[in-house]
Amino acid sequence: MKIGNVESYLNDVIKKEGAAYAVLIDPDEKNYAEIAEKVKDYADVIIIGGSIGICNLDDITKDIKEITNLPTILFPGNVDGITKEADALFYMTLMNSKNTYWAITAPTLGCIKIKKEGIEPIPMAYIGVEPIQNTAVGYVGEVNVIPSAKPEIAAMYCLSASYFGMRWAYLEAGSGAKFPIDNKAIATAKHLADINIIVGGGIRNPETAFEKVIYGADVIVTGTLTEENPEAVKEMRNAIKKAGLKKLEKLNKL
Ligand SMILES: CC(C)=CCC/C(C)=C/CC/C(C)=C/CC/C(C)=C/COP(=O)(O)OP(=O)(O)O
Ligand SMILES: O=P(O)(O)OC[C@@H](O)CO
Ligand SMILES: [Mg+2]
Repeated sequence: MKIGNVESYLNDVIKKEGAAYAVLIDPDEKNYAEIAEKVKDYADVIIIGGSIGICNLDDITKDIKEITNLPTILFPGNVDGITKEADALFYMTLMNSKNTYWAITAPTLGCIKIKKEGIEPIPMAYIGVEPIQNTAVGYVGEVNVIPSAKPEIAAMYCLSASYFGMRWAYLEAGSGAKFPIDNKAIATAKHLADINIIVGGGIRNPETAFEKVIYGADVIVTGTLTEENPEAVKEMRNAIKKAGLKKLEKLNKL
């Protein structure tokens, strides 16, 4: 499947700056407009989605696009998480769900609408790692949790996803997770698989974001932090871009 505009844009950001910063906005958040306004100069892309309930997704996505003027990617928690107002959508399989609904049925039920509305699908493997079991997505998605002490299992899912032809893998600790994805899981995945790695869940300060990029994350996602303190976005961006450049310098020396 051809690479579309939003995916190319993300690839360019990663190529030039070493890493991209995605801010997750839950459409169920009452202050979504305020978050969008505060993050618009610092995020590279806005992702829109939630595990539970979706209200007015069309209008909210339209508003977020108008306020930020940034590319928007839907992050659907189910088949109702699709709107033509968005530029793109993570066409995702929750690879390690115990329920085939989340692994393949939900994306399949959504595929015709995505095509008809002309939304750009970005093929993505969604992989749930400890402590996702304590978060909404772990519960809703019936995740067969990968222990954080077994980073090689997360990396194997990334390699498997790349063999399936997917171009993106999202290592997810869960929104509001007590701790983020283990550095070793990121490094092992990056070493093993030719795939872009998105890391999210429990990233709450610039030091953590910096470290995740150095270990191999191509995209860092924050949701809870930017909901609670949207001003933090500036420092987060600085850390992500600083780590990105450091990573590029290291690669150029090899
Ligand atoms: C591609 C299509 C049409 C559907 C895919 C549907 C799949 C596979 C869903 C996976 C399971 C799932 C529930 C994912 C939700 C991911 C998401 C948007 C998480 C955002 O965080 P929340 O869990 O809403 O966080 P809060 O609890 O903080 O609100
Ligand atoms: O809310 P946080 O913990 O930043 O997690 C963001 C994202 O990974 C959730 O899908
Ligand atoms: Mg939510």
